[in-house]
Amino acid sequence: MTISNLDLPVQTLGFSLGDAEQLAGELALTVSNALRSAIAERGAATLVVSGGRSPIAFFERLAQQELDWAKVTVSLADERWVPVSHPDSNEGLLRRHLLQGPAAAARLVGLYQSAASLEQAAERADAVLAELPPIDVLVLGMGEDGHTASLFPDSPNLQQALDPRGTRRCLPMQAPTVPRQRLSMSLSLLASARLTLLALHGRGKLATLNQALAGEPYEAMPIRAFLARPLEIYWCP
Ligand SMILES: O=C(O)[C@H](O)[C@@H](O)[C@H](O)[C@H](O)COP(=O)(O)O
Repeated sequence: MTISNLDLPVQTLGFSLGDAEQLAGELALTVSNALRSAIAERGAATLVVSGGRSPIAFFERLAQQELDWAKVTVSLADERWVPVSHPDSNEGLLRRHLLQGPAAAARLVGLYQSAASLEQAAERADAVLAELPPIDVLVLGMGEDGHTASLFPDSPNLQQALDPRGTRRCLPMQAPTVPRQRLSMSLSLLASARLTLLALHGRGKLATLNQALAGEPYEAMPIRAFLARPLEIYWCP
């Protein structure tokens, strides 16, 4: 069950799953259990997820879980600065694959804002996120360059976004691939989550994780900022 050949920090749990279907199922169970506990303890739950290509199966499995979805708020760790109707929109992905059936009763707090510039959109998203309730569960992904959310190595604003005491909730970021213009939650907001899970598919990402564990500067591989905190990693080949 544990990920072999990886020297994980003590505060990190690593689970190795057989394939993408199993990973999606396990992740959906862990997330729904945590949301259910939050609802039982505090009357409501907040989930923040990542976009990209790999979370589709997880979203679909999570949508099938028995939950009081009307008490769940869902938001995004990051967004591509494209309208929600664009095929690259993370909010569009969420709407198509998670907020379906009973899960459509969840409240969605999206990051996309139409504005004159990316900077202005990020300021507007920052104001919207001021109303986001405390995050119960955060699900991150990671790119093979060590980015997570849209915290990309070499992006302008990265240092500000990685400041653990920073007060900005959302910042404009630049990705090396299209769509380049991104909005990302900052480390200070993401790291406030009660439970953080990292979902990784493929041997390439395991190699990236190893490299991240072996080095220091957060700016070179922003995922490192999360490896230094309590984290559960779900991996499949
Ligand atoms: O909008 C995005 O692209 C994401 O939120 C991003 O941070 C993603 O999690 C990683 O790039 C991994 O993406 P995959 O899981 O699709 O490889």
